[in-house]
Amino acid sequence: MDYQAVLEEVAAYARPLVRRGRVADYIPALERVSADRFGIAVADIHGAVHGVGDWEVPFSVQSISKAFSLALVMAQSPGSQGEDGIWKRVGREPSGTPFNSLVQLEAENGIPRNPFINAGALVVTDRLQTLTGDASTSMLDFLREESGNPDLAFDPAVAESEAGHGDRNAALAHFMASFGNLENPVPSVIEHYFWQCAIEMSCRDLAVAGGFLARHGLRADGSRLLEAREAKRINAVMLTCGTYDAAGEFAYRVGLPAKSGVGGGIIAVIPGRCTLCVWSPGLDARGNSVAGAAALDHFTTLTGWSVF
Ligand SMILES: NC(=O)CC[C@H](N)C(=O)O
Repeated sequence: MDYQAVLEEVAAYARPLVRRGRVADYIPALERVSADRFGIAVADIHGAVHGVGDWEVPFSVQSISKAFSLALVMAQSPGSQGEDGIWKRVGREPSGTPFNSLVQLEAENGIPRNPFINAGALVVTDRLQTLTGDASTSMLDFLREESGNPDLAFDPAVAESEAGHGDRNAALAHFMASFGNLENPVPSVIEHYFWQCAIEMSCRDLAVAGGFLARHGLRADGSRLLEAREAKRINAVMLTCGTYDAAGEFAYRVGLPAKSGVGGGIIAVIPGRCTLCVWSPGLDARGNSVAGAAALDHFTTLTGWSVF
């Protein structure tokens, strides 16, 4: 496979769509990013990386961090008991509602539908906080190691901007706490959640760091992070829930496990082969990158490499 040639063709297809979406503005610091950006990278399971466009430009990972926090919690809770532990507190069904919706939580007794909507990620972050004592720094350390980029960092301006406009996430966290579904104080859970979302990474960094999902749980150094069945399960939840209330449409178009973020990034996994990351900040109404989704759609069409 000539990855470089495929990526060039994908970029030529998707680039005209960059201005179709809207850059997220509900977190003011995200609005400063130019809508014209487009990058895509692919990292194969042996560590070779290819990219085109703005693939080495760092951006705010936002909800892509939710895939990594789930992986870290599962890695630190080995065996079925550990899995049962987190899965007692968060479901694994698509929500069919926006990523920051409150409506299901009351009817479902403070148990979020899945780990990839904000409520679910707050529960996972709470668990990671208990397990590690520092949910945001432990994630940053892990991402530095897996990406091989020791310079990865938080963007404090984004974290502060989120905290300053974080009433919705605070409401979700307080509501779940009222059902006894948080172990740590709400202010600490939401703070660590905001800092996780405010990590800056490039398409290259994210494609490489997400390699363990394509390697059935093996880390970049060959050691085991997750059992193969745990990696399978994270990929399955990414497929059904990773792009929020557009997950059905995304599976229909792209046919890959994926996790998006409102910074405009999307990671996608082809198990046994490679991990992709695409970035373009213009979002559709559901919070997914317009050009990014089109690029992944075209990639699987050109290569025939979907999971279906
Ligand atoms: N979908 C997203 O990327 C949302 C993440 C964002 N930090 C929020 O909490 O709203």
